Amino acid sequence: MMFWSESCLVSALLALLRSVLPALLLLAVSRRLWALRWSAARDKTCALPLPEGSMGWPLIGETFHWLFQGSSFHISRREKHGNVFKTHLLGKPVIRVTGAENIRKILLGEHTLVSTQWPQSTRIILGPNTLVNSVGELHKKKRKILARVFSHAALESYLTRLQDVVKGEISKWCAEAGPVEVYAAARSLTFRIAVRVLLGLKLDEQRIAHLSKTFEELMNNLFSLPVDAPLSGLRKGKKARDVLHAEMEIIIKEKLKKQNADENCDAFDYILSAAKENDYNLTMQELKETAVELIFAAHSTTASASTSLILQLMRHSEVTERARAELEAEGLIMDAPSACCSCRNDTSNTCANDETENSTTDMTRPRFKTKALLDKITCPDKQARRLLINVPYLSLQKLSQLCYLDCVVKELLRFLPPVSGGYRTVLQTFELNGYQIPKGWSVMYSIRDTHETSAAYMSPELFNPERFTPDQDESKNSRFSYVPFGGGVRRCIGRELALLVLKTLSVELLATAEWTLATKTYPTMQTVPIVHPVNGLHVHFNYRNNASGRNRRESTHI
Ligand code: HEM
Repeated sequence: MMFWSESCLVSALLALLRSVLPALLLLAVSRRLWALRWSAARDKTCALPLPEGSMGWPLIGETFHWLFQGSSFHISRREKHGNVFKTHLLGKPVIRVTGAENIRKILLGEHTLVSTQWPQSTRIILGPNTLVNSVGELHKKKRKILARVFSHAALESYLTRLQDVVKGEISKWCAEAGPVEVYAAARSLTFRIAVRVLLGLKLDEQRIAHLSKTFEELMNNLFSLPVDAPLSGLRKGKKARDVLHAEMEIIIKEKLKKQNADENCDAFDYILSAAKENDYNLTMQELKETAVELIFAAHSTTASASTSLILQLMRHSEVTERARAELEAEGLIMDAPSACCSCRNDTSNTCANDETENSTTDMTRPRFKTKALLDKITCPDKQARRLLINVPYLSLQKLSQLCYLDCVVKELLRFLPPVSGGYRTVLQTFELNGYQIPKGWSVMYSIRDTHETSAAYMSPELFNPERFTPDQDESKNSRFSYVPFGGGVRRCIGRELALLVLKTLSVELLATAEWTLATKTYPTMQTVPIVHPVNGLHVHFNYRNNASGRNRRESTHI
């Protein structure tokens, strides 16, 4: 009986092997043929070999490994094959490049060796008139016009509005009874900044919510299969884009009617006046596409960095304390009596949505518009009440004096760069690190890996703002070892605005708020499509109580 069942098992296994073996053999042969197909695709006019690496499985390449392994996909391959390796992702042969010297050649080779390459769905949804989709002379011209939006004068003119939006959002976080999901809150903050500061719009909550939802729909479908069918990602993205364009058209028409040559208040004003000066006739389509492009480029990147900022400040209390000490030394933290702690948390009394009309750089101006509003505060100590709400307004000059904060923000963008790299198409075969990079292939330059592996940094795995102090700036001798904003002619045009947002948020948070992690452990970080904590990061915020050193949550527990 036993013998019979054993022989049954063996024959069943043999039968299984007989049926599976041909399939396995076929897979192995097809994988080998696929590898040979790509070896044969090398540029025969160049004697150099292709980089090391695997092209994965026929058609799908290593796409699934890449999607499921996240950042460890690149790390494991880099460790195995070196700083320049080949792979096959999303239907295209790709060469991934790490290291300051290697990425330098790519970033400086724009328009000659390589050309920027966004996925087809992104190009279709954003439109042909955007900066990211333009090349050569047109790109140069458009950059010149858009640069005006981020000039020193423009940034100075945005600062008061920007600070008001930041204050308003922080007061909502502090008023929240439970924990705040920081990544979602940061996305809301940066969307409001884009609408209020870049587009100059003062919208009611309902309209902001509608626009923000439509915009999220566009973002969610920006990287989808290029199939324009009902219910497809591309179709949904295009629909959201059309709704946003219709809204923008109304706003732009209003602006064009009112435009006063001497008055620049928002990005539209700066674009229109720069275009006029450069004899560039901007069409309505170009203006609409540019407005959506700016929100797209600013929104997720800055939200990612803002979330990482809160995470790092929370993890490194010594950095928080040092940054606070600098704010105190610069007169940006005003000590407030503890008696006012409760009324600070009462958002009905704060000007959470106070959109200051008469922009002013008066550093001592109270936070409330009118005396009537001020009188509504329930705090019995009128003098203390005035001190509490008297948070100073910032200026670019004041911010430039905050040297330690500058190091914190720089290190933040080195340690957790929001964008992990950029894609290019190779225009002509060139040499890199002893390998050929063949014409027609894609190249991805890596920001995160370059920061993590650069010899320029001592212990790059540590978060250490001091590595950027002016006398020991570790990146100063190796320009391309610090590239959170890319480099060359495609370098981030909104860099200065992004830094301004991060510094304003830092000052407001450090001066007015305290925070505690609402979960037992810190979340891990996800890198695709942009760096963010997997659970969004749950945090309790409270207003700071400078005099007693205790926050409201602690005092209510006593
Ligand atoms: C922390 C925030 C930000 C980060 C980390 C960031 C990062 C980057 C990077 C790495 C690139 C180059 C991509 C490539 O090489 O393909 C880029 C390009 C760009 N960024 Fe940013 N960015 C940020 C904020 C902003 C803001 C606030 C704006 C505008 C309001 C903006 C507008 C743009 C535009 C328009 C481009 C395309 C430039 C071109 O093609 O010439 N970015 N950004």
